[in-house]
Amino acid sequence: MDDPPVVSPPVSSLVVAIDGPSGSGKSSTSRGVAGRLGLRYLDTGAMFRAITWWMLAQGVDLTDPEAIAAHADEPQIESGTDPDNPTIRVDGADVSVAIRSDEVNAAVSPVSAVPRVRSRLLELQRQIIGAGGIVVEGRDIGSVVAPDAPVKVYLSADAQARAIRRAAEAGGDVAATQDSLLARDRIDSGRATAPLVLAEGAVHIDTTPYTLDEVIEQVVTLVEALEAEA
Ligand SMILES: Nc1ncnc2c1ncn2[C@@H]1O[C@H](COP(=O)(O)OP(=O)(O)O)[C@@H](O)[C@H]1O
Ligand SMILES: Nc1ccn([C@H]2C[C@H](O)[C@@H](COP(=O)(O)OP(=O)(O)O)O2)c(=O)n1
Repeated sequence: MDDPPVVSPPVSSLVVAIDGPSGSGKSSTSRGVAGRLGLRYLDTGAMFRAITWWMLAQGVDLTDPEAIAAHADEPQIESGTDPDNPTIRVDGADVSVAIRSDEVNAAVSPVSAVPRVRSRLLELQRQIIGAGGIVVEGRDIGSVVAPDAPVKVYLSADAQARAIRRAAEAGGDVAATQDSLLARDRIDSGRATAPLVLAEGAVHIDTTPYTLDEVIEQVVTLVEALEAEA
């Protein structure tokens, strides 16, 4: 008798796009949603931080967009997509701690505004997204990277709440943290290429009054509603 055909479990092609400003809860919500739904997870902010870290280490003049563009293709950037253990490597080195420094915080938005940096990382991001099965977070996921994503979420929170969350996580003064994230917000929302916007079709969740678990639940409910429709 012939062996029964091997049936592979269905691989979800779902893409969940999560955008929002710094400290709105993108990373923690995205990891939680990916874990609950068995999806992969991509932190695109970590990719921009990684390229910025490399440019700082190489002594590239970050006041000169042409110098940034000229070096944008050089570092090799690898993102691990396990939501329980997301990783980020530059030229083989683990930079997951180094990319969260004050120096990178201060330099990442100007570097991210350079179109050549964005087009380089866009290509990598689309390769990783591939056939889907992933929660992707950043600033331009629903608008540029994955505009056809069936679930798009825009997270926000009051600036003070965001600063309190960030200072509690990383240590440091709440007022200085708020100044730093508002400075980044201005550049990320004001740049010409792929600014942070509420993407067409995105559901806006103001996370200020909700716990992290409540926000994860709201996003999982959106995904389940979509699957029930299908
Ligand atoms: N809804 C929430 N309520 C309270 N704290 C939250 C909430 N969402 C996230 N946090 C916490 O706020 C901090 C910043 O969240 P994070 O997910 O890193 O934001 P982002 O990726 O948007 O910068 C983390 O310490 C996280 O645990
Ligand atoms: N898709 C993305 C993701 C991040 N960026 C840029 C702009 C952000 O200020 C930096 C860092 O992003 P990251 O998500 O790590 O920032 P936070 O953790 O929210 O503070 O990268 C971007 O331009 N486009």
